[in-house]
Amino acid sequence: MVPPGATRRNGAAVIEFEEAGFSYGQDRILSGLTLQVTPGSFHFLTGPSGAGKTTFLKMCYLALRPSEGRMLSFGRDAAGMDRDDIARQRQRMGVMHQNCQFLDHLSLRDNIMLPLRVSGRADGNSDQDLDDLLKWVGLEHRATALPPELSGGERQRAALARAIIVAPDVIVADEPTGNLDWAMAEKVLRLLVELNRLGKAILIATHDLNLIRAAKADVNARVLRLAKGRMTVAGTDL
Ligand SMILES: Nc1ncnc2c1ncn2[C@@H]1O[C@H](COP(=O)(O)OP(=O)(O)OP(=O)(O)O)[C@@H](O)[C@H]1O
Repeated sequence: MVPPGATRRNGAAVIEFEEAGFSYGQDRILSGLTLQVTPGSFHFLTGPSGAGKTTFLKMCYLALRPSEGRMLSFGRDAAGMDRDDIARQRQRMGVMHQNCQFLDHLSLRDNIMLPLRVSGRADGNSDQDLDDLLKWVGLEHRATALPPELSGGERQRAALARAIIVAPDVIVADEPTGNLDWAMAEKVLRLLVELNRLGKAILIATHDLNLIRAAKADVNARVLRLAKGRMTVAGTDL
């Protein structure tokens, strides 16, 4: 146990929860969350609609802080962080939001580059890195397209590219294949599996049990289930 607000120096976890809970006002959504997301791990988060998956992911990427218990990000207690600390922590996280939003007046290329520019980390290699990244997600031919011109699958792959341009240690994805047909969902999953093989920790909220089954053929994924405010590890009978 680390004292409140402190840093766990030898902690290996990317994200850690200790008896954490969350309430919106009087409404307690989550409680008793204890979890370690270690480097290179692969977690799915499932559970019924309204169970608190998005709320939990928001705590993971420090958009929300626990109302009780503790959350540590790369060994640092979220409770002790100011805005600058959170911005620095976020540079180590790639986030795919449920409804990925882009700036519609900027090209796909500029949208994906934005997190690097905003964090002041764009340099002479960034254009080449972006070209490589666009190729990797299969969007090199769409680089100059505007976001409204993209298909759902293209948007999700663009969201993934934008999430990883900052070379994060962990990728947090909220329903990354939500509106995609199976072929496209599988494509996005393959990219996430590949990132995991490169050592990134992956945390995905999804309703799609087929996606979980498909991933389990390739990676040692742990499946967490949120229901009635509590988190459990799902059985193997998926
Ligand atoms: N900003 C908010 N203020 C108050 N209540 C909220 C807020 N955001 C979410 N909730 C409520 O918290 C509960 C959990 O919502 P959350 O979006 O985390 O669930 P979810 O498991 O991600 O759902 P879904 O699978 O439908 O996306 C729901 O009852 C929701 O109505």
